[in-house]
Amino acid sequence: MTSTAAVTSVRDVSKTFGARKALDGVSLEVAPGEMVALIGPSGSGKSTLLRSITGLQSIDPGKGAIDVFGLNVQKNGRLTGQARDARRRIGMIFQQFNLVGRLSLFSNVMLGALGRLPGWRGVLGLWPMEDRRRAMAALDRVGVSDYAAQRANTLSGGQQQRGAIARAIVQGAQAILADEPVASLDPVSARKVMELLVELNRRDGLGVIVTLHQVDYALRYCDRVVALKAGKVVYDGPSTELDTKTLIDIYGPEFEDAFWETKS
Ligand SMILES: Nc1ncnc2c1ncn2[C@@H]1O[C@H](COP(=O)(O)OP(=O)(O)OP(=O)(O)O)[C@@H](O)[C@H]1O
Repeated sequence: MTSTAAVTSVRDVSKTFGARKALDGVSLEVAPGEMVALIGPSGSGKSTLLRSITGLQSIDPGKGAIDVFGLNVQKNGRLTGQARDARRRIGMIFQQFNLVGRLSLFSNVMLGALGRLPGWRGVLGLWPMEDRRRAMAALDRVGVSDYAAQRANTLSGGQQQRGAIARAIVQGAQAILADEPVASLDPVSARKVMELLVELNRRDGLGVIVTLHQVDYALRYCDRVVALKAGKVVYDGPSTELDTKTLIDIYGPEFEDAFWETKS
């Protein structure tokens, strides 16, 4: 069942690496069913923010806090005991797909079910029939069921990324956090991956937060855009209102370089 709590509530979060503030007082609330693009120049803190939300990295001590579906993930610079439960509800998608290369695509997708199984069953590959069916249905849905038996590292980037989305479906994720999911793909595969994320958002009601280098993709696929610059939120609003002046504020006068295909 889809949760009614916010996908994430990020409150006054900072993250410092040495002398550099990767996040500087960031606050962000994402409601269930929203599809949000996270944009900003290289080094602006997009990945750091996603990693903090998923609890892959701790935030600075202090008053900053992060909740995911009502579970407190980070508080006073520490991951809480609820971080693992929160992470189970989130499907993570990465630029480099993060599939296990020597395993078949099917086995990779089954790994999404691991959180629900006793450890030994997963280790032995004794997947329950119901989970096997779900995995095949998920592969079919993302259009790569013909490749189920093929080793992941022999598949194209687009096929691997679709497999990663199928894994999130099998996991039963209530939200997808995708970090540059199309940065390593050709435009045709990239569009297909973005369309799948939109479908999961619209049809299944999953919250989606996706970091994108391509502003045109953010405008085309996401209703809401959040822009980071030097670790601060400099725009948070409808993609339709992201005008040239704001884009110049975010990216500088070379802002058109942030468009991948054509400026729409
Ligand atoms: N583990 C780390 N150790 C030291 N510095 C880091 C670490 N992770 C990130 N940073 C720094 O924090 C800042 C923000 O990095 P981050 O990867 O979040 O940016 P980004 O917006 O995702 O960039 P890109 O679009 O290039 O992926 C950068 O200056 C980066 O060098």
